[in-house]
Amino acid sequence: MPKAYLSIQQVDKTFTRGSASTNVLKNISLDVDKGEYISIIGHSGCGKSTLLNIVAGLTDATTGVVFLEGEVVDQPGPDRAVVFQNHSLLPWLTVYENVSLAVDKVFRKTRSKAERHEWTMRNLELVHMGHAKDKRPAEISGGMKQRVGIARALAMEPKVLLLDEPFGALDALTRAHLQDQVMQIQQTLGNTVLMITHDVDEAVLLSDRIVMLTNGPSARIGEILDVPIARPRRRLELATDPTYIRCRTAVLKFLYERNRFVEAA
Ligand SMILES: Nc1ncnc2c1ncn2[C@@H]1O[C@H](COP(=O)(O)OP(=O)(O)OP(=O)(O)O)[C@@H](O)[C@H]1O
Repeated sequence: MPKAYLSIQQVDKTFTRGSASTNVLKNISLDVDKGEYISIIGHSGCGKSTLLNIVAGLTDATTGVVFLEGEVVDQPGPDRAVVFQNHSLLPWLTVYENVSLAVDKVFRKTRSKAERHEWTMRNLELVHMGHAKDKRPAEISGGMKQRVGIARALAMEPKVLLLDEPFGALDALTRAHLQDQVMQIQQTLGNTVLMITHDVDEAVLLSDRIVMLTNGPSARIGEILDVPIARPRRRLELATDPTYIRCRTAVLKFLYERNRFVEAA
């Protein structure tokens, strides 16, 4: 029985199509504590989403196993909520309904209708979207859609929040604003988070540890960097913080010196 809250153990993933097979992930092992914020960074195509999907139970590992609180992960479940880069809201439902659908699914048997309503609203308020509850996804901005996606994920009270480049499609200001919100929420609720990002500053700002993947094929964990910066973190103060600068430089060196991106021919 693994001691860690989330334990990824010797995961390999090979995709096979016809007679061709590609080994994407090689011997990935990672233990995550409850309440930890982990970022996974690596060049495009190295296998970050594949790893997240294995933890989500959306993709099977070829070998190896993932445990969450001692239970083997072998299918998707509400204990692992995923937020994707491209807002995956249902366009025909309102903002409220997009969240309440998930709340009803998870809590129908354990909470009354009034409690579920209150919980849906509480999570919308958490991301400052209560005012837009009756709007449909087409009527709100990209940043607002991401906030609803995050509210929906949080409302399921997952054991682990899986974020696949959640801010990737947003402009820089919206992105900064949403990063601050997620940081604040995570500090209040103590969520365990696994987040994929391409953004070095985002990884350092948000994470307790940064997991750096080597280039594929057969990507492995090249390095794990601790980010020993006290919370709450304020982005303006961090710009001149020596620990922040050291961490940022370490990730940049990994990505641009030791594991340069080579475009496949
Ligand atoms: N279902 C699949 N079938 C076959 N190959 C796949 C499948 N899913 C992913 N791959 C391949 O696995 C490799 C890793 O893909 P993945 O999406 O995990 O990378 P990534 O690091 O998340 O990329 P990006 O940063 O560009 O989103 C790629 O070469 C991709 O083509």
